[in-house]
Amino acid sequence: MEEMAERTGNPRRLLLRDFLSLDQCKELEFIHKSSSTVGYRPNVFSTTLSHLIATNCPQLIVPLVPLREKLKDKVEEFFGCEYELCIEFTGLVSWSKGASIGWHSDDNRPYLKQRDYTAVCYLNTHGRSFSGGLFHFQDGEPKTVVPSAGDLLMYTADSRNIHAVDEVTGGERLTLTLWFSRNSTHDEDVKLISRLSQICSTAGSSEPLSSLPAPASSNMYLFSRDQSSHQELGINVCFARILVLGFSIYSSHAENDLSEPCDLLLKPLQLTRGDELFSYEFSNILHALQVVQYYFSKSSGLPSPKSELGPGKIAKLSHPQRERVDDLKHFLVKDHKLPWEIFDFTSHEGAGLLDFNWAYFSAAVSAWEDYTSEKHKELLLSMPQWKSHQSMFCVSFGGP
Ligand SMILES: O=C(O)CCC(=O)C(=O)O
Ligand SMILES: [Fe+2]
Repeated sequence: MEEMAERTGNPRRLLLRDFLSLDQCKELEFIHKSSSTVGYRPNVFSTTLSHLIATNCPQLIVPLVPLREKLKDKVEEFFGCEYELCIEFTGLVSWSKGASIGWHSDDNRPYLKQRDYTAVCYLNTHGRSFSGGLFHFQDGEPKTVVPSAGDLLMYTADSRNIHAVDEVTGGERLTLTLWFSRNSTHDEDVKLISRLSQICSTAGSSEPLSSLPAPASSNMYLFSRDQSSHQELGINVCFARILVLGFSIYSSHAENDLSEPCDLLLKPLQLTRGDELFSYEFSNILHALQVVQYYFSKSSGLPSPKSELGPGKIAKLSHPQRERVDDLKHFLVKDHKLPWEIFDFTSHEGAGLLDFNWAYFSAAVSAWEDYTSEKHKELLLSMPQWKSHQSMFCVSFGGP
């Protein structure tokens, strides 16, 4: 642990090693890579809690709740806050090749003045998952922070902490970023709980799997190399992530014309790999992406499938089916190199990730369902307490 308090006056920053475990980092990576949208700055992708709610995945907030709580406690303790802070914003943020930010403080806009403290948790490691992307403070120690999975950097959001981040030159740099405020009118929990109450009261509480992911509007997933360039050259980032992991998509939908190929991603579809078609029907691209990301996040930790893959689970693509797969890919990805340019992990994470086994994948479909319904149950059990406290916190369900 390194403490970087000023000799006199209030502390201004702290770098804490191994604040999160690698398993926690992996779980957050799964959530981000299966839910992210195109962010506000070029080559940045983000997953906010309100977006998880809006895409009918409120259960994915559950793993974040204890981590937010632990972070807030740490920030309050280190900065010696006399009263409780509120969390103004929580986001999973990833930066791809080309993303960077120049010298700034985090409260440097009139509408950001409520931000008092920043916490950045690094979820992956420089040199392993990405290159570039070093963090620098303009003055004081530490001068440079080399992101390493599990480390936490916290600092006051004011001009005592002017900082910048070098351009990412490859891979995908991932963080969990929170801002804290002393001003409780900026508490994100209040807004989130109000939206959660709306969807949790309309959903049948005994039917956890009514919570299949529902993609947001297509433009939120549309990435283009240069944001001013022609929209048609943009790609859907959910589809791009599926492609770089070695899959493609088969849609049996009746529409023969591909004038709105993006709409096909909102309908039931199947996954293909090479010339093989997986029989399971996913309800839409976001559902397929979640299972794919779940499989890769668990790559070695999935329980061994109980039996060999049953008959009929995998079929060879017929010639016309193959053509449909290729046509869809063609229509959705005009710029063929782009998915690999933005989500180029193979040069960093290594090709080992691409070892693939359908029996394990098939087991991942049900493991994902179990994970989803377990988190969903936790959410529903927590809601009454969250509502009455207007705050999201760890509710213990232990017996008396
Ligand atoms: O990701 C980081 O290391 C810091 C990013 C940053 O400065 C910001 O989002 O304001
Ligand atoms: Fe910043």
